[in-house]
Amino acid sequence: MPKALLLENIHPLAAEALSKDGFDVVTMKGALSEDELIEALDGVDLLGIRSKTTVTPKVIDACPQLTAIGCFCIGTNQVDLSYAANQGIAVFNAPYSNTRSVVELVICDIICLMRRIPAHTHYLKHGVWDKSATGSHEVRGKTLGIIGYGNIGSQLSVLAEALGMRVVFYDLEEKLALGNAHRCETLDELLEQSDAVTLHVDGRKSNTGFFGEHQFAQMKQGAIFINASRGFVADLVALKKYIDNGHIAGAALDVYPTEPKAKGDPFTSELADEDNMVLTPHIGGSTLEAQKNIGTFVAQRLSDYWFKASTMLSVNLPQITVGDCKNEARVAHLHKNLPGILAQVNQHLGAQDINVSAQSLGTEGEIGYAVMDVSAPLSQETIEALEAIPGTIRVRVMQ
Ligand SMILES: NC(=O)c1ccc[n+]([C@@H]2O[C@H](COP(=O)([O-])OP(=O)(O)OC[C@H]3O[C@@H](n4cnc5c(N)ncnc54)[C@H](O)[C@@H]3O)[C@@H](O)[C@H]2O)c1
Ligand SMILES: O=C(O)CC[C@@H](O)C(=O)O
Repeated sequence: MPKALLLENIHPLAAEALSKDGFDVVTMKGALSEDELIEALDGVDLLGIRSKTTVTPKVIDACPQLTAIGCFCIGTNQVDLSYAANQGIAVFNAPYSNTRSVVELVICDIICLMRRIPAHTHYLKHGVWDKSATGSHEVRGKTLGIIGYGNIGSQLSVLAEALGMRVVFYDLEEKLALGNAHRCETLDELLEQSDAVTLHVDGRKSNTGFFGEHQFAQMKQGAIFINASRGFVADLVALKKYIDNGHIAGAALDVYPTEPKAKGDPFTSELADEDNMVLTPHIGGSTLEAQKNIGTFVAQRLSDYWFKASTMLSVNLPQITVGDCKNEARVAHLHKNLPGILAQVNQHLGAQDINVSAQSLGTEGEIGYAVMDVSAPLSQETIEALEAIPGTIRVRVMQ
């Protein structure tokens, strides 16, 4: 029986679905360290994680049986995607399932900070009644600067405009401006005019320290700052400096440079004492609706890959969408993207008088992936011959 290990309190629907598909499923509430993960992965075929578990080359090298990884979230920066692909491991995520939940949290953050709710709550809890409007604003008519206009940023754009905000955005890529949103050509152009700045870039390594001293200094006097992307993207020492000197009127953080691995683990922040500050524990995607949708979506991707070799929505392998096998067996051949490999695969099959009734090939960068339905089960000898083709990364046969 194939084994699946699900970490980080992944929604139970995922375990239920994989168990129903015939997997022996082990679940754990928290994330694991590199050594703990290596130990836990002994004999495991599928791994499910969220954002706290890091899958390094050392983990991958120690677990040759590992076939696929499901990131039950959007971000996949916690996995060495290229290394995984070159070791024959498919990685999947849920690109859309929690985006709305993040957007609603950020809308909440914007209004909270514009009305100084954290400060008022803090003072009232300590017996200070303050009805003054000082520093409090309607969001209507204010300018929201969205950095990273992807699935989350663009949805936020629509909801913010529905509240009467003016939206500007900055993205590295060409993006369709939704509604009346205006694309800024430079980040400084966005920072100079935004009353609220919100980060929704992805977790690529080059975004480490992306928003620091210069960017905070470029923000409008009295503007607010929100980061719901990845903690390592923003410099919190610089943020504290510009809150304490009055340049920034408040901030909301949902992500942090280092985060606890499990519920109840200790957490401290240099910003905890700031009065107009919203601190949330990486809950942008933590709604029952989002977690349910993620659980079923990613579990299905893992099952489809295991049983059908489908790489639909894989984040690190060429995407080949296939249905049920319509012949005796299905062969999935993952290889270096070199000329002549597919011909050699077909030659070996032909030499065994095995007919190929359907074949799909996809390539992406240095990786090639072929899926074919064949007229007879493959002998161990034939499988070994396919594995011996120079450039082969992994051969899987479903028969
Ligand atoms: N706080 C949470 O709980 C939570 C939940 C979901 C996602 N996230 C994080 O939010 C990120 C964004 O999610 P998404 O679904 O919108 O991803 P996405 O890939 O759809 O969008 C990211 C956008 O950022 C742009 N970008 C990347 N680096 C940039 C840079 N330096 N300058 C300008 N633009 C840049 C990309 O071109 C892309 O358009 C995820 O990668 C994840 O790390 C956090
Ligand atoms: O659920 C998580 O741990 C990560 C949530 C979020 O950062 C994501 O990448 O979707």
